[in-house]
Amino acid sequence: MDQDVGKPDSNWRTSSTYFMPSDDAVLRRIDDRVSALTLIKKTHQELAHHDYFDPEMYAQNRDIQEMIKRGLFNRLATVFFYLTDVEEGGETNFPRADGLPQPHDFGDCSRGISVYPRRGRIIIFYSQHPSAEADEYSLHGGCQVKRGVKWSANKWIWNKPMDYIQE
Ligand SMILES: O=C(O)CCC(=O)C(=O)O
Ligand SMILES: [Fe+2]
Repeated sequence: MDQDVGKPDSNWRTSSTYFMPSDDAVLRRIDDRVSALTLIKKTHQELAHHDYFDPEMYAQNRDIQEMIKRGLFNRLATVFFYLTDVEEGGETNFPRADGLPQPHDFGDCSRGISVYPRRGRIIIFYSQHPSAEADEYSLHGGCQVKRGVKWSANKWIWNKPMDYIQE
Protein backbone atom coordinates (compact mmCIF):
# COMPACT_ATOMS: atom_id res chain seq x y z
CA MET A 1 0.00 0.00 0.00
CA ASP A 2 1.19 3.57 -0.67
CA GLN A 3 1.64 4.44 2.99
CA ASP A 4 3.90 1.39 3.42
CA VAL A 5 6.43 2.32 0.70
CA GLY A 6 9.96 2.44 2.13
CA LYS A 7 9.06 0.65 5.39
CA PRO A 8 10.77 -2.65 6.25
CA ASP A 9 8.86 -5.88 5.49
CA SER A 10 9.28 -6.89 9.13
CA ASN A 11 6.60 -4.31 10.02
CA TRP A 12 4.03 -6.70 8.61
CA ARG A 13 5.62 -10.14 8.56
CA THR A 14 8.49 -11.91 10.27
CA SER A 15 7.76 -15.47 9.12
CA SER A 16 9.52 -17.09 6.15
CA THR A 17 7.98 -18.37 2.92
CA TYR A 18 9.39 -20.77 0.32
CA PHE A 19 7.77 -21.48 -3.01
CA MET A 20 7.96 -25.17 -3.86
CA PRO A 21 7.71 -26.93 -7.20
CA SER A 22 5.76 -30.23 -7.21
CA ASP A 23 8.84 -32.26 -7.99
CA ASP A 24 8.23 -35.42 -6.00
CA ALA A 25 5.54 -38.06 -5.60
CA VAL A 26 4.23 -36.80 -2.24
CA LEU A 27 3.79 -33.25 -3.49
CA ARG A 28 2.15 -34.51 -6.67
CA ARG A 29 -0.29 -36.54 -4.58
CA ILE A 30 -1.16 -33.38 -2.62
CA ASP A 31 -1.75 -31.59 -5.93
CA ASP A 32 -4.19 -34.33 -6.95
CA ARG A 33 -6.03 -34.18 -3.65
CA VAL A 34 -6.32 -30.38 -3.71
CA SER A 35 -7.59 -30.60 -7.24
CA ALA A 36 -10.21 -33.17 -6.23
CA LEU A 37 -11.24 -31.07 -3.24
CA THR A 38 -11.58 -27.75 -5.06
CA LEU A 39 -12.69 -29.14 -8.44
CA ILE A 40 -10.01 -26.92 -10.00
CA LYS A 41 -7.24 -28.29 -12.21
CA LYS A 42 -3.69 -28.81 -10.94
CA THR A 43 -2.39 -26.30 -13.46
CA HIS A 44 -3.97 -23.53 -11.37
CA GLN A 45 -2.09 -24.33 -8.16
CA GLU A 46 0.87 -22.53 -6.60
CA LEU A 47 2.44 -24.09 -3.47
CA ALA A 48 4.13 -22.12 -0.70
CA HIS A 49 5.48 -23.32 2.63
CA HIS A 50 5.73 -21.06 5.70
CA ASP A 51 7.53 -21.31 9.00
CA TYR A 52 7.07 -19.24 12.13
CA PHE A 53 9.31 -19.40 15.17
CA ASP A 54 7.95 -17.59 18.22
CA PRO A 55 7.24 -14.61 18.22
CA GLU A 56 6.82 -14.47 14.44
CA MET A 57 3.66 -13.39 12.65
CA TYR A 58 2.18 -12.48 9.27
CA ALA A 59 -0.01 -9.36 9.47
CA GLN A 60 -3.48 -9.36 7.98
CA ASN A 61 -3.46 -9.58 4.21
CA ARG A 62 -5.59 -10.70 1.32
CA ASP A 63 -4.13 -13.36 -0.94
CA ILE A 64 -5.33 -11.53 -4.02
CA GLN A 65 -2.54 -9.66 -5.83
CA GLU A 66 -3.21 -5.93 -5.43
CA MET A 67 -1.51 -4.96 -8.69
CA ILE A 68 -3.98 -6.99 -10.69
CA LYS A 69 -6.92 -6.56 -8.33
CA ARG A 70 -9.56 -6.21 -11.01
CA GLY A 71 -7.91 -8.49 -13.53
CA LEU A 72 -9.22 -11.83 -14.62
CA PHE A 73 -5.97 -13.52 -13.58
CA ASN A 74 -5.68 -13.69 -9.85
CA ARG A 75 -5.78 -15.90 -6.77
CA LEU A 76 -9.30 -17.19 -6.47
CA ALA A 77 -8.97 -19.33 -3.35
CA THR A 78 -6.50 -20.55 -0.75
CA VAL A 79 -6.20 -24.05 0.64
CA PHE A 80 -4.24 -23.61 3.87
CA PHE A 81 -2.56 -26.57 5.63
CA TYR A 82 -1.50 -26.61 9.27
CA LEU A 83 1.50 -28.93 9.53
CA THR A 84 2.25 -28.64 13.25
CA ASP A 85 0.42 -28.19 16.53
CA VAL A 86 1.47 -24.90 18.12
CA GLU A 87 1.70 -24.68 21.89
CA GLU A 88 0.24 -21.17 22.02
CA GLY A 89 -0.87 -18.65 19.39
CA GLY A 90 -0.30 -18.92 15.65
CA GLU A 91 -3.97 -18.87 14.80
CA THR A 92 -5.21 -17.61 11.43
CA ASN A 93 -7.56 -14.73 12.13
CA PHE A 94 -10.24 -13.45 9.75
CA PRO A 95 -11.10 -10.07 11.35
CA ARG A 96 -13.88 -9.23 8.88
CA ALA A 97 -15.72 -12.56 9.07
CA ASP A 98 -19.48 -12.14 9.35
CA GLY A 99 -19.31 -8.68 7.72
CA LEU A 100 -17.21 -6.83 10.30
CA PRO A 101 -15.67 -3.44 9.33
CA GLN A 102 -12.10 -2.93 8.08
CA PRO A 103 -9.75 -3.06 11.10
CA HIS A 104 -7.31 -0.25 11.90
CA ASP A 105 -4.72 -2.54 13.44
CA PHE A 106 -3.63 -5.33 11.09
CA GLY A 107 -2.04 -7.23 13.96
CA ASP A 108 -5.20 -7.36 16.13
CA CYS A 109 -6.36 -10.97 16.31
CA SER A 110 -9.25 -10.41 18.72
CA ARG A 111 -12.09 -9.93 16.21
CA GLY A 112 -13.92 -12.13 13.71
CA ILE A 113 -13.05 -15.81 13.46
CA SER A 114 -9.80 -17.54 14.41
CA VAL A 115 -8.66 -20.98 13.33
CA TYR A 116 -6.05 -22.60 15.58
CA PRO A 117 -3.21 -24.63 14.12
CA ARG A 118 -3.64 -28.38 14.51
CA ARG A 119 -1.42 -30.79 12.62
CA GLY A 120 -3.44 -32.14 9.67
CA ARG A 121 -6.10 -29.42 9.71
CA ILE A 122 -6.85 -27.54 6.49
CA ILE A 123 -9.08 -24.61 5.66
CA ILE A 124 -10.30 -23.25 2.34
CA PHE A 125 -11.27 -19.65 1.75
CA TYR A 126 -12.07 -17.59 -1.31
CA SER A 127 -10.43 -14.25 -2.16
CA GLN A 128 -12.56 -13.36 -5.16
CA HIS A 129 -16.24 -13.13 -5.96
CA PRO A 130 -17.50 -14.91 -9.10
CA SER A 131 -17.33 -11.46 -10.81
CA ALA A 132 -13.52 -11.49 -10.17
CA GLU A 133 -13.87 -8.56 -7.75
CA ALA A 134 -11.71 -8.96 -4.65
CA ASP A 135 -13.60 -10.19 -1.62
CA GLU A 136 -12.73 -7.62 1.06
CA TYR A 137 -13.96 -9.98 3.76
CA SER A 138 -11.21 -12.49 2.98
CA LEU A 139 -8.74 -10.38 4.97
CA HIS A 140 -6.74 -12.68 7.28
CA GLY A 141 -3.43 -12.94 9.08
CA GLY A 142 -1.15 -15.36 10.88
CA CYS A 143 -1.23 -14.25 14.53
CA GLN A 144 1.89 -14.21 16.66
CA VAL A 145 3.25 -17.62 17.64
CA LYS A 146 3.57 -17.20 21.40
CA ARG A 147 5.06 -20.59 22.18
CA GLY A 148 6.25 -23.31 19.83
CA VAL A 149 6.81 -23.49 16.10
CA LYS A 150 4.23 -23.19 13.35
CA TRP A 151 4.76 -24.90 10.03
CA SER A 152 2.11 -24.36 7.44
CA ALA A 153 1.69 -24.49 3.71
CA ASN A 154 -0.76 -23.15 1.27
CA LYS A 155 -1.98 -23.74 -2.19
CA TRP A 156 -2.99 -20.57 -3.86
CA ILE A 157 -5.54 -21.56 -6.46
CA TRP A 158 -5.51 -19.22 -9.44
CA ASN A 159 -8.50 -18.62 -11.65
CA LYS A 160 -6.39 -19.33 -14.77
CA PRO A 161 -3.64 -21.89 -15.43
CA MET A 162 -0.07 -21.03 -14.46
CA ASP A 163 1.95 -21.48 -17.64
CA TYR A 164 4.82 -23.31 -15.87
CA ILE A 165 2.70 -26.15 -14.44
CA GLN A 166 1.97 -29.33 -16.39
CA GLU A 167 -1.36 -31.12 -16.13
O1 LIG B 1 -0.11 -18.25 8.71
C1 LIG B 1 -1.28 -17.97 8.54
O2 LIG B 1 -2.13 -18.41 9.33
C2 LIG B 1 -1.69 -17.09 7.38
C3 LIG B 1 -0.56 -16.78 6.43
C4 LIG B 1 -0.99 -15.96 5.25
O3 LIG B 1 -1.89 -15.17 5.33
C5 LIG B 1 -0.37 -16.11 3.93
O4 LIG B 1 0.56 -16.91 3.79
O5 LIG B 1 -0.81 -15.44 2.96
FE1 LIG C 1 -2.61 -14.77 3.25
